[in-house]
Amino acid sequence: MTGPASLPPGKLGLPWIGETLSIARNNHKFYRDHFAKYGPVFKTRLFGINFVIVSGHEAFHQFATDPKVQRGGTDPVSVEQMFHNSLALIDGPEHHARKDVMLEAVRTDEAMAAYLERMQQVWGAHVDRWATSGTVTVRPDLQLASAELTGALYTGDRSKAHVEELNEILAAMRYSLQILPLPIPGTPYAKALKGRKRLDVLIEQAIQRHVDHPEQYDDIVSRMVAAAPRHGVPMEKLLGDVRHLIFAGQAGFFVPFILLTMVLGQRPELRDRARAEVLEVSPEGQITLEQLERMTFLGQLSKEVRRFFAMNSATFFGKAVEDVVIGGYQVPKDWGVIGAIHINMRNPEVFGDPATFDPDRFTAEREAAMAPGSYVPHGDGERNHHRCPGEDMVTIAIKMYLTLLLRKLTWTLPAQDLTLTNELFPLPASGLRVNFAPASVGAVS
Ligand code: HEM
Repeated sequence: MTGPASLPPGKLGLPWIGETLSIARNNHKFYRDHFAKYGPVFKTRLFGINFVIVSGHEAFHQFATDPKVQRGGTDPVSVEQMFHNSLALIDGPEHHARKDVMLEAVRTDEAMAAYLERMQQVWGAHVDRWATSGTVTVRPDLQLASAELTGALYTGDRSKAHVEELNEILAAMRYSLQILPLPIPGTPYAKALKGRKRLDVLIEQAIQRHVDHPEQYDDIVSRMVAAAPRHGVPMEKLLGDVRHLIFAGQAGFFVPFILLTMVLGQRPELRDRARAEVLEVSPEGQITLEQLERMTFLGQLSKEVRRFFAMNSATFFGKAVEDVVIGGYQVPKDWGVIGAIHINMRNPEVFGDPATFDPDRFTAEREAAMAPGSYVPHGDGERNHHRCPGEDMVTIAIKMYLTLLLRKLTWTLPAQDLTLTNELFPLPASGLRVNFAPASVGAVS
């Protein structure tokens, strides 16, 4: 006979502070080290709250789908302040209605088709410039390009000054999630908070422009403004959700773009396969959704980059609203619960040979055989629950970027420091310097 489940291994540490300093010092290392020491499910104490951190496909899937785990009340102050009034921090009917509004704007084929031309224009202009630039440090360019897309798809302001302001605010907000939230004037945290408030003003103005002149816009905000009344969502609730989309929609593009440019620079055989697909399906002209759909190898690359690299170490934080057993361990009522994304996808029991970058893990047959809770870069569960709404848009964006790049360019990586940084979304320390050259038609490396 088995007794009641016990608490998972791990240590709570000192009262209140627990292991807060350790996770603040290096978020990704914290998860990796704890996984190595305690296994896929462990306990800790962060910011005064006891947490159970779960990975392993069954446990992760349960975390994302069990109604005994709800959002709200366990997030760190920095997350509450940067994601103030975002649907990521709430649950229940209001969350689902607001999520339905969002999904109409970022997940239907009709919406995606409407955005493709602008995506191609923005990223294509940077790629065209690289063709004659010799060595380029791609990070600042791709960061700026993704901020430009924010102007094109959300605020409707594509001026240089607006795009540069957005770029700066979003960088400060990302950094604020890595540091202790001390709003002392002059500190990076205070700058980020000020930036978030300024971003709210810019978004309020943009929403008002969309409400006043709906005929002038065909973008994410116009779709949300149109959908909100149908789902019973008051207009003022859109602000936090548009902010979240803008925040995620910048790094959500430039981070996988940089990492794939690096990997394909290191692995010419993968680049040749990708280029062959691009030249067969979409050698020139406006890229269509139908073409992107047919690019299966690019799709595999887009999935493996999100598994292999640490983009998100964890989900937003949940809370057990009743006692619950997850992964065979007790989670007491009122403890926090976190889904540990990256270690889940680096667990050899979930993905064999996890430290090898292998896009063929994602052939249709192999992907269909994956158990729920295995591939979770965007979280798990129902689309109108907390699973990331940007999942398909990221696939489309990566395929679009690679198509633009592979149609025209080949590249090598000069000697540089490619160590991944300690950032929220780790990237090569050098910013990724790339020697670009025009690809001759039909050529492979
Ligand atoms: C590589 C790109 C991206 C990754 C890896 C990613 C990953 C994630 C993860 C792990 C979550 C949290 C899930 C949870 O708490 O259970 C999330 C939530 C979210 N993401 Fe993404 N994301 C990406 C890009 C995007 C993009 C491009 C957008 C916007 C178009 C977006 C919008 C959001 C929103 C609004 C949420 C909150 C959803 C909710 O709580 O209901 N993400 N994302």
